[in-house]
Amino acid sequence: MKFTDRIFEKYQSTWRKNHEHPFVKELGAGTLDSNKFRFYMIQDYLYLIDYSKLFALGAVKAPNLEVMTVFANLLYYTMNHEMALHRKYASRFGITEKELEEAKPSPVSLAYTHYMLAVAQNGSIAELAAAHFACAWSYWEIGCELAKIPGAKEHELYGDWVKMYSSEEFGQSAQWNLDLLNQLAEGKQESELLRLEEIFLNTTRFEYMFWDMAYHQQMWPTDEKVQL
Ligand SMILES: Cc1ncc(C[n+]2csc(CCO)c2C)c(N)n1
Repeated sequence: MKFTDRIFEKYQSTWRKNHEHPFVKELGAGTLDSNKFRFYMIQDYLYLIDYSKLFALGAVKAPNLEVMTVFANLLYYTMNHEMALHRKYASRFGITEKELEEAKPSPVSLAYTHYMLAVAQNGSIAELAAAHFACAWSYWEIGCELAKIPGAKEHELYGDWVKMYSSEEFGQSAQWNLDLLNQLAEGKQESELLRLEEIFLNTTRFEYMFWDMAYHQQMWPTDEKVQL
């Protein structure tokens, strides 16, 4: 059995919670409050800056030139295409690139990116691939599910998001990550597989928390509420 089949079977109910989150549902229906989306875009931009470092570490830890090239491509793609979508949305909301970069991460963003980067820094290449998998695959599945909703791809505000995450290019990179994780998990001892499972489960939980954080526009509970 492929490692990814094993984890999907075991953690299906946690996995599906992401697809069912009201942020995702309302994004697909086109009814999401634009302030929630604006908050999400800013936090996601910061998330992608740290995420790009995970790809850079992937290139450093790659076992061969082929894997190294893919991580270098993912780094390029994320910084130049995925983040370009965020910059485009930011300009629609009247936020400059400087403001975007200077925004502060929410507690959930900070916890998620720091967790992923700690795994990427301290762990093996298999652990790094496991840390990236939930992110890539859940966005691809959600993008495809939302793209099937009539009018979702044409929505004035959310259409570009749906189109990008359901695109062929995104599918290819998600598939590549799935194949890489399965390849790296092959022949590993049970204790190592359990460690990869744990990373997958934690990042899946963090994906849910990220939607939830955006839906409730949640910053530090100790601070005054500020408009991001
Ligand atoms: C919280 C959060 N989770 C996942 C993604 C999606 N994503 C981030 S990097 C990458 C790989 C290729 O660029 C993908 C699919 C996101 N944007 N924000």
